[in-house]
Amino acid sequence: MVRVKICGITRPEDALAAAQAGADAIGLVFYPESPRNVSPQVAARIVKALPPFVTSVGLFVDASEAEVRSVLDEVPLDILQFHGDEPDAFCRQFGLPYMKALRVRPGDDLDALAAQWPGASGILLDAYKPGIPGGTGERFDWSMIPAQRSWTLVLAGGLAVDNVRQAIDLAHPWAVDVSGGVEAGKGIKDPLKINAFIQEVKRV
Ligand SMILES: O=C(O)c1ccccc1NCC(=O)[C@H](O)[C@H](O)COP(=O)(O)O
Repeated sequence: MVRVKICGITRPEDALAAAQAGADAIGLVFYPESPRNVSPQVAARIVKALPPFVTSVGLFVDASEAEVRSVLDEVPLDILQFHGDEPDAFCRQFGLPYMKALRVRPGDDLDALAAQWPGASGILLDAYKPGIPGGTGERFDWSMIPAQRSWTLVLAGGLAVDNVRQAIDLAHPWAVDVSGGVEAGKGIKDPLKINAFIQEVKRV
């Protein structure tokens, strides 16, 4: 069964809609330049609204150690997700599982890249767009993903109800991650789109 993470949640009601539709995880963006950025106070309210067994993931982009720790002081996150140039040693120091997001460019050797984060519990592959570290709504060339992998793939980037089945058939990820594909507007999720997306994933 392929897991689903609904990313870029900014409102408790969207987190609940994701959980009720069967999401395994939600993502909270702690990156002030993102339209989906949430304060630690809002994030804490969102996590509190979640029923049990739905994982809360915190996203950071080259935040300092102190910034990550100050979020962790307020928000009971289960997993961290790093979208910048954070090395493995930085990502591991918080005592939580982490995922490293890699933005895929033509010609990348994805096995070699993934090997640079041996402490990661998952490698999230996303599209590369200059100057935008994530949530671009764009996809990359899924045929670049190695069929045999020693790392755990979380597939992201431009996924939506009309392409997620093809993506899963091709890449066989552990999980898929979607943000823009289930939105009514930036940071505002559409419960019908969330439901349709998760139904499609679970149908595969
Ligand atoms: O969503 C953002 O604005 C964002 C900003 C900075 C780093 C990461 C960000 N989002 C990450 C995600 O939402 C997903 O992991 C992924 O990029 C998929 O997004 P989408 O292509 O919109 O489905």
